[in-house]
Amino acid sequence: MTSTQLAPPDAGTDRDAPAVHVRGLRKSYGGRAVLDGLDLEVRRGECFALLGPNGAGKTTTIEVLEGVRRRDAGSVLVLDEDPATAGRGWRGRIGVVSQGEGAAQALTVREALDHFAAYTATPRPTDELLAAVGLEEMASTRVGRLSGGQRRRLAVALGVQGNPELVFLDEPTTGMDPVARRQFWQLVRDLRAGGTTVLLTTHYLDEAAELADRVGVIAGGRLVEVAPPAELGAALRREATVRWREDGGWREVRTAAPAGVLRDLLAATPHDEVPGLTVTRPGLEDVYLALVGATPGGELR
Ligand SMILES: Nc1ncnc2c1ncn2[C@@H]1O[C@H](COP(=O)(O)OP(=O)(O)OP(=O)(O)O)[C@@H](O)[C@H]1O
Repeated sequence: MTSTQLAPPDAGTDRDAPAVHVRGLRKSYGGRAVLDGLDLEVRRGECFALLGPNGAGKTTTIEVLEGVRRRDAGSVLVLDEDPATAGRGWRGRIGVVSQGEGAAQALTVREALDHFAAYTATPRPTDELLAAVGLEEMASTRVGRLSGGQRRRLAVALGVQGNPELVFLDEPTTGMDPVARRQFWQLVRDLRAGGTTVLLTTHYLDEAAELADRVGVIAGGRLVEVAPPAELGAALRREATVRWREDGGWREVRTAAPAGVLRDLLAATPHDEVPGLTVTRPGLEDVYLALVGATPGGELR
């Protein structure tokens, strides 16, 4: 995939208003609340990543924002319109890459792109799209014969075909190999550099850290924290763990001031040698697990 600069999206109606504005979003399935008063704001031009465990409600949220799922309560504005009532003009301003399998299995990749271009007001040229998602060599292959990761790439190409102002990417890199993931990341960076707002869901914390300006974590039906990836869980991150061996076992101290602990430790140790000494701070994964209430072993607290 090349890092083709993508055409800037059309100017929106109000450039200062957030691209997505959600207050008090509620959604239940069969009496069970999945979204329980979710607030969310995505700024124009940013890449926002929604994180959360399986079943947290990420897809439900995205589908409500896309206007394909009804909400029970709450206010939702996407590009200044309510997706529940917005018309075709609005639909043309958003791009959707969902988790589902695409149609058009019997068409070749190029035919599929040409076919859907006919429904798009100002489609990006098919060759440009093929290059952007690294599918040039598969252009003549039938969609039904693509691998799972290649299908995801095609889905991404279709999602950005109409130069959307805002693109929704629901677990876009699931099933992609590491090379394809990195190509996809470049595509997202290009989109963002061209002014497109990106809202993506992912289970890959490295992906969120790599791409997102801000990350939001859904748990218990709400957004429990929103921050740039490096600042997520700031309070949790302040605490370091100092660990060393002593008397045949491991000792561990959690502290916001590891330098002081080290000074005391070294002062009490002959020859300045502390066996097995490490100082670690929680990474994004530790913070995420703490926020969603799970232990590193996987079980919920
Ligand atoms: N159409 C539906 N009918 C009934 N329950 C549903 C429906 N769609 C989703 N759910 C349930 O709602 C909850 C949230 O699902 P959702 O797909 O929004 O979560 P998610 O965060 O996207 O999960 P994942 O990470 O596994 O994709 C799950 O428990 C799911 O089983």
